[in-house]
Amino acid sequence: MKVFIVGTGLIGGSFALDLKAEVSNVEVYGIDESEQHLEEALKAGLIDHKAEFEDLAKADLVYLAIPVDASLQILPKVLDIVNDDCVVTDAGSTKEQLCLKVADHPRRRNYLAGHPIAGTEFSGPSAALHGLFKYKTNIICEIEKTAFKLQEKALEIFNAIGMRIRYMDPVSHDRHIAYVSHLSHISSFMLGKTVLEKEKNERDIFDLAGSGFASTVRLAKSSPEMWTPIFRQNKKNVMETLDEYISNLKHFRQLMEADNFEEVFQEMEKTNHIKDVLNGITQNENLKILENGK
Ligand SMILES: NC(=O)c1ccc[n+]([C@@H]2O[C@H](COP(=O)([O-])OP(=O)(O)OC[C@H]3O[C@@H](n4cnc5c(N)ncnc54)[C@H](O)[C@@H]3O)[C@@H](O)[C@H]2O)c1
Ligand SMILES: O=C(O)C(=O)C[C@]1(C(=O)O)C=C[C@@H](O)C=C1
Repeated sequence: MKVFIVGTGLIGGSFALDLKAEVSNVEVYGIDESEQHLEEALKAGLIDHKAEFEDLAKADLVYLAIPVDASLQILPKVLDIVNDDCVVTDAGSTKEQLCLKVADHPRRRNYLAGHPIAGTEFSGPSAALHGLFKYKTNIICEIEKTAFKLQEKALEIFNAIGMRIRYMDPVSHDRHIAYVSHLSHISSFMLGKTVLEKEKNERDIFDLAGSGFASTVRLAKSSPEMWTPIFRQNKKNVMETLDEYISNLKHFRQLMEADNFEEVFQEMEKTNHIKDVLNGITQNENLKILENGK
């Protein structure tokens, strides 16, 4: 099977690594606008060959892992060029605009909209990780719009690399993801900014900050090239989540100003419920491991 990875960074590179480990007879081709990334990906063994856009005509599967604004431009052109038996899927963090963009494309049935809920704050081929997708959710949108045999082909691959599948419509996807992913990145970026603006002496941050600070600003290391187009595409939902978050921050401040520490306590105690929710996720993962007998 000839798999073409368009965008050989963290996500494309990790997908390539897992494919090579878990699927037999796979040949991985890489396409990237950065010659340096392609070279790195080749050297690191993420891809077997460098390729050009025109070579997509011989692909059996195409994985688009480029920033979401670039996907809007490139997906219709990829669909124009691939053969009838090729499935084109993607990793983009937003789904509504991309699904709309190709809604009337004559090759719409070759596309399967995806979003793996797996990643890190790092980017580029050097950030690729083997096993990144294991037991992680891949959100699939509008599966009914993909040709049945191509759904089967893609799902078989996702299954082979250990992904769990969740189906969702693109509008709900973007609304939910604004809460559980996009807002946490803005919160982390702005927490980092607040501290950097005040603590001018970097040595102080280094000496005084503990793992609490490090874990809450981890996402502030993420790539602006990836995140700016995500915020642009999901602006409406992200603005709503920001309004709610800002209102919660203001409320917390008002409680403190009024010396109402009983309610401050209650606010935190209520939010401790997040432990049960996240424990549920861990239990699900453990269950999955048991089910798979691993
Ligand atoms: N980073 C994460 O945690 C994460 C998780 C899930 C989904 N995603 C999504 O996956 C996609 C890729 O993210 P990533 O973290 O791998 O980014 P990355 O920066 O690590 O890799 C992107 C690669 O695409 C290349 N590229 C950019 N524009 C291009 C174009 N027009 N044509 C060809 N190549 C191009 C870059 O040179 C780079 O090698 C994004 O759509 C992102 O929203 C990211
Ligand atoms: O764990 C991280 O570092 C991530 O940022 C991964 C993360 C997220 O959970 O928000 C980031 C963007 C994606 O679209 C999906 C996953």
